[in-house]
Amino acid sequence: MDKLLIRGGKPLNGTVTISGAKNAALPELCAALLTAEPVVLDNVPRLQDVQTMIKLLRNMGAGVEWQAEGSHRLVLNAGTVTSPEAPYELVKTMRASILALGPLLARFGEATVSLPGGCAIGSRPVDQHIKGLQAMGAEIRVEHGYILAKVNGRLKGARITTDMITVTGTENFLMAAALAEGETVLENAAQEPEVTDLAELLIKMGAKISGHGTSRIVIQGVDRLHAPVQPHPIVPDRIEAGTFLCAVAAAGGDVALVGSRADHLDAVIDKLREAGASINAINNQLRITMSTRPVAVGFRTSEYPAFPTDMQAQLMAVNCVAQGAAKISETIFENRFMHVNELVRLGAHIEVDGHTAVVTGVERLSGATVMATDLRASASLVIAGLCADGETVVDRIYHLDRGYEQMEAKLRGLGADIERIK
Ligand SMILES: CC(=O)N[C@H]1[C@@H](OP(=O)(O)OP(=O)(O)OC[C@H]2O[C@@H](n3ccc(=O)[nH]c3=O)[C@H](O)[C@@H]2O)O[C@H](CO)[C@@H](O)[C@@H]1O
Ligand SMILES: C=C(OP(=O)(O)O)C(=O)O
Repeated sequence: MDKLLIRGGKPLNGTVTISGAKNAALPELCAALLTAEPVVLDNVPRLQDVQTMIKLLRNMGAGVEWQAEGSHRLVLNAGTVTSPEAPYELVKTMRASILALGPLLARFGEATVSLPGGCAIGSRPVDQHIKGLQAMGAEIRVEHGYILAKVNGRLKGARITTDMITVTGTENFLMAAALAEGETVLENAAQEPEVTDLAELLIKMGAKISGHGTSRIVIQGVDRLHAPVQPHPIVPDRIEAGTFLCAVAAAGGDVALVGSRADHLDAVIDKLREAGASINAINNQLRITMSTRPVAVGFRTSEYPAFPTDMQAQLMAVNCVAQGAAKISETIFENRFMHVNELVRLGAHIEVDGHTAVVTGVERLSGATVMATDLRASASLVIAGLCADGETVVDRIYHLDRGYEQMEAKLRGLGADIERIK
């Protein structure tokens, strides 16, 4: 099993290129299921979850090929799909497989998708996905761990108000409604940039969507969708960009992030400025300089445009080495403090009470062997390792590889002493 070995204490300097967003790539690969024409996506991040989604689509009979070795252009052909199924073996490693449900139902009238099951950050049910698709006329049973869905004829437009804001739920409804009969109105819709990027891809494929980027999205269903005329570029990964910003805030240095969208990172940038970082945005580039020890900053996770839960662990790592103490509240997932015990092993002072953690910064962390428990927890341990004394070994980095493209190579390019070991 791969591990990362980090010798901490070096500031980060230079330029890093931000990849396309994992959380936009995954629904957009599924959107290719909505047409028999070949869909071309650009800026696709080459990371493990994307490879898993490719496997899942190929398993259904779709053709999916990178344009060339090492390329970020992916060509997807769902004209050859024969089996609208997502088996447990593939779904268990990636919850986002649930995103196949909406498009399969809409185009083929049936779908069999394994229930994703629980994961380290919480139970993560999919009841809202099921309820919304039932409102569109789907008959859905859950049996033997599988969602068995079918519809007589086409899905019908509906008004869907989810109990809570759900990102992949909104994405499933968008894709299903694009090919449904009549109008669908999504109230309480997610406003995340990845949802908006998916809506933009669907519009390029002939979908009629308005209101994306707000909490009320209206979709007029069409009979068929086609390939976008030009390859669709996937929006930059705001969480990867935020992770690099936090790494610099914790370790110090001066780094330019190329291919990032400052307007998608307002809440994170505000907090890092409060912590003492200087951050400027010019065109598609963000530059961060950090020349002092950070100041501890309190924050509360919430839906976009508020502070993202997917950045909670990384900003907690910054607080671990900050001056002062700060309170962190996690409101999205019930169990997203799995990194705390590992950060404590590196010398951090953190106390957790339910959904709240209080971090009191220490001057230095001290390197140790720690274990990654989930994707962003892994990123927080890497950040902590970068500013810890001595050697830190981060074990189980398959979690990190799920969602970051070449993280250690990118950090090495900025002067970090980090290597992958077996
Ligand atoms: C692939 C992808 O895009 N993943 C992101 C997506 O996950 P994901 O789409 O799974 O997260 P949701 O927005 O659906 O979850 C929000 C909350 O609603 C609950 N819920 C959701 C659906 C449902 O049917 N029932 C239910 O109870 C969840 O357990 C959670 O507590 O949004 C999360 C919140 O920004 C991010 O952390 C993930 O990185
Ligand atoms: C929780 C995350 O992803 P997923 O929903 O794919 O598990 C994440 O990207 O931080």
